[in-house]
Amino acid sequence: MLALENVSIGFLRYDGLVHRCEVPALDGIDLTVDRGEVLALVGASGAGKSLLAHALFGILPENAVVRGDVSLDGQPVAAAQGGKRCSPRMALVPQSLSHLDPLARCGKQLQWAAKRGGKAKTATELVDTLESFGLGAEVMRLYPHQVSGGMARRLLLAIATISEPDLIVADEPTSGLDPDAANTVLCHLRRLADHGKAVLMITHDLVTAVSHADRVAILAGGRLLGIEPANAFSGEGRRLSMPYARALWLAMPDNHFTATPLEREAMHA
Ligand SMILES: Nc1ncnc2c1ncn2[C@@H]1O[C@H](COP(=O)(O)OP(=O)(O)OP(=O)(O)O)[C@@H](O)[C@H]1O
Repeated sequence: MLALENVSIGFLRYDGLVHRCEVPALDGIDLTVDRGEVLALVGASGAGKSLLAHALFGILPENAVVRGDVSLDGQPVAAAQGGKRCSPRMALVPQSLSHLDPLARCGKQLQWAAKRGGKAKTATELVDTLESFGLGAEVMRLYPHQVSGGMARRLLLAIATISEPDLIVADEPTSGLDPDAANTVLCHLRRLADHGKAVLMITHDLVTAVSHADRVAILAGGRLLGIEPANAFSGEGRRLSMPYARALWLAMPDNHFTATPLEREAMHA
């Protein structure tokens, strides 16, 4: 459904009074996310995960330069190529809670999101959506500053998914959630994929990625190192094709930090 071909992102910076240079941030990313799958994009902080998500929705800063092709079912994604309008077929769950409007009640923001996506909802349907993310009906009347960080994150998920988009890009969707709430959110994203949606889940947490995704794409230093099937992250990781992926897997606390020096080297390469 979603296809990225040779996508690169750089930032223009002044390196003198007049002259500007481009500082590369992401380079040559090729990626597809298919209908019915959760693709996890995993990488350390600063790897470029959010940049990629923001590029798809055309919300990078003015000084960003995006190259390459982004398409949804073969049609170019205009927002990624500098167009103004974002397709209602795709929705972003942003990492930052500041994307909520501080002056509008949570229920209003949910209602607007449904309308923007062309799916007007009744009050009961809005409440049902909140409840599917473990939020009570009372949240409808609250302002964002009156809900906890974890509740705000679930509200962002409800806002992104209420109009039933075909592609959901969820940037660190479990950040700040307790294990039960995180599991509710991840199961919800999994269910959406199982019902034919495509989900690009961005996370720095390999365990989260492995437990709910079909494939895991690994981003490091602005490059996509490769994509592994999620079920290859098991045991000693012998089915993983990339040494970096194996090292990452063996370095997980539950795997007793068993990465060998060679594998540790691969992680830092
Ligand atoms: N406006 C900007 N100008 C210049 N460089 C930027 C800008 N925004 C981001 N970057 C650089 O792009 C890189 C990737 O940032 P990004 O926010 O995508 O990381 P991330 O992988 O999402 O990290 P995290 O998990 O911490 O959110 C960072 O090294 C950052 O310095």
